Amino acid sequence: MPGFRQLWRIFTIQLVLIRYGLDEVVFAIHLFRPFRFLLYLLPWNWFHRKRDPRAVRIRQALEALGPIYVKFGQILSTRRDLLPDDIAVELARLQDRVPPFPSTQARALIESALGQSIATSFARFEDTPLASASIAQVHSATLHDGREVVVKVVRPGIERTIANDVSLLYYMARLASRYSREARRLRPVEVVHEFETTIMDELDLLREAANASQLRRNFSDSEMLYVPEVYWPLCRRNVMVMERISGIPVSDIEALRRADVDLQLLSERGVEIFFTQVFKHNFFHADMHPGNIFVGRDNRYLAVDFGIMGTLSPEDQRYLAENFLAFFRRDYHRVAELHVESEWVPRTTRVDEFEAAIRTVCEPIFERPLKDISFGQLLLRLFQTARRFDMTVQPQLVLLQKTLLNIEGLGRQLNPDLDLWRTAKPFLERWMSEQVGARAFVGNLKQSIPQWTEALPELPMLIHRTLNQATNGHLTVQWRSEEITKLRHELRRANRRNAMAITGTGLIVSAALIYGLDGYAPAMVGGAPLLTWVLGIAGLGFLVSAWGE
Ligand SMILES: Nc1ncnc2c1ncn2[C@@H]1O[C@H](COP(=O)(O)OP(=O)(O)OP(=O)(O)O)[C@@H](O)[C@H]1O
Repeated sequence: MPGFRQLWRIFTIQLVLIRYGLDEVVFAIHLFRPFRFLLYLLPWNWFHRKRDPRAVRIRQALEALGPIYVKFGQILSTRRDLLPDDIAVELARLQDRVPPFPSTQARALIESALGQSIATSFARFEDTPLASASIAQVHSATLHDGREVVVKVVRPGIERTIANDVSLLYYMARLASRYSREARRLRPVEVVHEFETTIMDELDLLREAANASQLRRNFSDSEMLYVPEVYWPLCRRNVMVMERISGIPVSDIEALRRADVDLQLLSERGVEIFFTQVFKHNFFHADMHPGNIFVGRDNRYLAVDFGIMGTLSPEDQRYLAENFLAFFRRDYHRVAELHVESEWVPRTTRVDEFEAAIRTVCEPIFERPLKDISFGQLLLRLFQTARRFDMTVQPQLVLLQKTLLNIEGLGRQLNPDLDLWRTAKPFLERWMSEQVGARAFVGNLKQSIPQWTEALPELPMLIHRTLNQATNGHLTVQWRSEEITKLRHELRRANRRNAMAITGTGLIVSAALIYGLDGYAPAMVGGAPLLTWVLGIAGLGFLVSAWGE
C-alpha cells in the first residue's frame, strides 16, 4: 500500500489525465471517485478535453507529468508490438529536452565525484551546457593537454526521483492489471520493469563508458564508423569524460548535400554498420536516433550516447538470420518452424496455423517493390502475430526491431531508393555459410584447438587407464538416454498393471469359488456372503486400477 505522499502523487496524476480527457482510460479513477466534486471547482478552460486526437493528448499528458514520464513514454513508444500504431508514433515524438540545471551544481557534482577541483581536471570548462536531458547534462571542456572533450553529468537527485516514480508506476501497473482486462493485455507490469531496467542502466555512466570503449575497439579499423575515445581517469558512476567529436547532424540533409557527402553510400553504410554490429560483433548501438549520429569526413559516421546497447545469444542470431532469409524467400513454413524451434513461441504451437497467420500478414507487404519493404515493420508485424500465439516477449529482439526501424528511417531519409535487402542479403548469406557447413566446421575446429592442446597431454594416460579397466573386466559404461528412461518407466508400469490385473482376477475367482461353495463348506456358513462381496469388490478395484495404469 503506498504512503500518503504517493497517494497524493497518484491523485495529481489522475488530475492530469482527466485534464487531458483521458479519464476513459483512467482505471484508478474509481478509487478517487469520492473526490470528483473537486473537478467542478476548476475553471472550464483548465481542461484540454477531446480537442486533439487521443494519441496527442496522451503525449501532452506525459509531458505535463515531467521528465521521467517523458522517458517512460519514449521507451513505451518502442513497444509497437503492444501499442496501437497512432499512439506509438505520437509517443516517439516526445522530446527529452528539459531545462538545464545550474552549472554551479554541475561543477560541484564533478568536483565531488573526481575528488579534485574543476581547474585541476580541466583547462577550460564551459558553463553553458551543450545539451540537457532528463537523466544527464553535457558540457564541453578542454583537458590540460589541449584535447577537446565533453563532460556528461547525471542530474542531482535523479536516482531518488526515479526510484519514487518507478515504485508508483509499479503500483499503478498492478492496479491496472487487477481491474482492467484491456490494461492487462498491455502487460503493464512487464513494461514498467523494462523501463526500470533501461533507466537504471542509463544512470550508470561507467557502464556507458565501457560500452563506448568496446564499440570503439570493434570499429577501430573501420572507415564506416568512428566512436569517440573515453578518458577513463575522469570517469565515475555519475560523470563521464570523452573525446569531443564534430560533424554534421545526420538529419541535416541540406548541410550534408552542401558538404558534398555521398548520401547513397552513407545510407548503405548505415545498413552495413547495423548488420556488422548485430551479426559480426554481437554488440549493437540500440539508441540510434538521429540526434546521436553525425557525419564526419570521408562519409564516415560519428556516434555518441552509448547508454543502450543490445546483444543476442548465438541461437537468436542464427534464428534471426534464417528468419530473414526465409522471409525473403517467402518460405512462411520455415519462418513458423524457426519460431517453434527457437521456442520464441511454445513448442505446442501448431506450425500450420502459425504459418497461415504469418502468410496473411506478410503477403500484402511483399506485394510492394523490395525497396519499399521495411524490415523493421516486417519484424514488428511478425511479433504482433506471434503474440497471438503466446510468443514470450524477447526484450533483445524488441530492441533489435526498434533499432532496425531507426536505421531504415535514417537510411531512407538519406536515400529514398535505399534497397535494404540488396545490401543485407549478401551479408546474411555470407554469415550463414560461416555458421553452418564446412567453413563453420573449420572455424569451430580452430576455436577448440586451445582446449585440445590442453587436453592432449592427458590422453595417453586416459587411454591406458581405460584399456586396463577393460582387460580386468572393471569397465562399466554409463549410458543415459531419454528414450531408455522412458522405456524403463513404461516397463515398470506394465509390470504394475500385470500384477494388479492378476491380483484382481484372483480375488474375483476366489469370490466366485466361495459363492459356489456356499452350503458345501459349513465352516464358512454365515461369513460367506459378506466375504464374497468384499473379495469381489476388492478384485474389481484392482482391475479398474490396472486399467487406469
Ligand atoms: N562526444 C561528444 N562530442 C560532441 N557532442 C556530444 C558528445 N556526446 C554528446 N554530445 C552532444 O550532447 C547531446 C546529448 O548527449 P547524449 O545523447 O549522450 O545525452 P543523453 O543525456 O543520453 O541524451 P538523450 O538520451 O536524450 O539522447 C548529443 O546529442 C550531442 O549533441
